[in-house]
Amino acid sequence: MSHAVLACEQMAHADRWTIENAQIPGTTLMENAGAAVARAVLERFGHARRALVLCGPGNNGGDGYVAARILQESGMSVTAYAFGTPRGGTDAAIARSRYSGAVEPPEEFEPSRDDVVVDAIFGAGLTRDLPERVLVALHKARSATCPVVAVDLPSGVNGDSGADLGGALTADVTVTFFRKKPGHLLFPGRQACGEVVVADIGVRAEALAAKPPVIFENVPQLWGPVLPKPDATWHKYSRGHAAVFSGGKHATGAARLAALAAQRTGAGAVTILGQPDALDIHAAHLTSIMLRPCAPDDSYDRLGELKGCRACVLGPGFGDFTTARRLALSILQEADRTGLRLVLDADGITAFASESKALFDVAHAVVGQALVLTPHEGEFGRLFPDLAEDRSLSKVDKAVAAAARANAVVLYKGPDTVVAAPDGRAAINTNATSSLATAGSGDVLSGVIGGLVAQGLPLWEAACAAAWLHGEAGGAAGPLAVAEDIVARIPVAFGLLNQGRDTRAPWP
Ligand SMILES: NC(=O)C1=CN([C@@H]2O[C@H](COP(=O)(O)OP(=O)(O)OC[C@H]3O[C@@H](n4cnc5c(N)ncnc54)[C@H](OP(=O)(O)O)[C@@H]3O)[C@@H](O)[C@H]2O)[C@@H](O)CC1
Ligand SMILES: [K+]
Repeated sequence: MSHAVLACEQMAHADRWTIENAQIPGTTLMENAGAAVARAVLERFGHARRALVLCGPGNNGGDGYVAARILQESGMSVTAYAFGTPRGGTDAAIARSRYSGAVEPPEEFEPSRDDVVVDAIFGAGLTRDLPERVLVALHKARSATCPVVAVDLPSGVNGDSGADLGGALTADVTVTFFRKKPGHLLFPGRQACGEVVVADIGVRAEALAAKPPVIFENVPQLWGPVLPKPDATWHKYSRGHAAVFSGGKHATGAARLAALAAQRTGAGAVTILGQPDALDIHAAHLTSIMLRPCAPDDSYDRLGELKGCRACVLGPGFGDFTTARRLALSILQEADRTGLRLVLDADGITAFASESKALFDVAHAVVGQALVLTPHEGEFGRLFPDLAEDRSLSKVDKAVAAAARANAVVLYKGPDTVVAAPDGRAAINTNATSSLATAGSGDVLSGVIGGLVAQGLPLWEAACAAAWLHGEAGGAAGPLAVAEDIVARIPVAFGLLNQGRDTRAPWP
């Protein structure tokens, strides 16, 4: 699966497996890697005055020496700069020996804006902060404002976490091999990488068979096959019924956005539950969404009266933490009997800030899973303070640990939203734009999840699909979008799925 994302250790395993089992020498893989880098340079920056290739002591540097040789053979003026010497007998040493052009010490590196810099100092093997002479060279390249092509990763970016250990260049293009790594998709790494080109260097996909990848880029292939297929025999309740709990009369907008988003996502019926004075406000705004009055202490009973209801959204604008806790716990305690699934967002999450164990305990008591949590960074820290503070964990690690702890699908929001399942699967979303950074955007997202869960999607797939649809809808709504515009563009996002009909589920 080309959308699988490999940890650096898995990538190293795939390299080794290919070398040992497919009898492809490491030098061949490195030749292919260096050739892919040279191709990227020539295609984009072949007009540059010089190619200045910064080569580290490991295999990343080896790729650099191969690229330097091929660029020179193609007629470019090339200088390599050696940041350390490859150990004798290594593939990198062989690559170094095959390059016959100039190799200078780092101090000689003086780029100008007409040059192209190839950053091949460190890749997957980066283990510690960058040495001073590397920082100096990267600073010179940044000051020269010349184009940069990074080999595997910009040096200084951690391939597993995307963390910048300090000083990494922002590349125009990053050429990586076989599959992307988390560091290409998680911020700040994603920003440092620029365009990411994934080159086939001969590493065999069978290398992954023994231990299939569990991290993915969030693409429609992951969940398209489980989207509902339109059926002429549908009626509104068989399409799925979603419920949204409203906040008080001065905080109704969030629930309305979630409800409208659930409806636009395809739920056949959507009901807002709330106190009568809040419903009066909703009634003035809504037409096709049903309204059901309830008091705080009978809200769970009223929910149970909704025909065919499979999903409810609790939290957007809700305000009342005590009722939120009682409702969430009741829904989960009865989930096996009712089949009801809970999307807990915003105030619904904050309500459990100092009582998360009660939530996690009832979620674990459910046979299967009934809970989706949608925290942004601050909310994540309220439910999982130890994970939030652990600097040794990547965003993917944190989301996966949180999902296991809570027995919930955790959609950890941000520009690089991660959707994790308790079984260890994680998808990194990559289509979010700044349009989504607007009030009410999160309410829309929780409604989209609720709408998909109401239609019977498994929770992880529903949350992944929702993150993608939300991203596309936001992009379609443009840079000055408000939350209502994002709701209105959800059908546009579904339309994009139809364009890839071969691999994605059909949609009307
Ligand atoms: N067959 C394959 O595997 C293929 C791999 N490929 C390529 O290999 C790359 C991974 O290669 P790699 O494992 O050699 O790691 P790499 O990033 O070159 O760094 C290791 C060297 O740097 C050193 N070092 C690290 N951090 C440092 C620091 N902060 N400051 C100073 N030194 C530091 C470290 O020293 P040590 O820690 O051992 O003392 C070691 O000498 C991968 O990104 C891809 O480009 C492709 O060719 C395809 C085939
Ligand atoms: K690099």
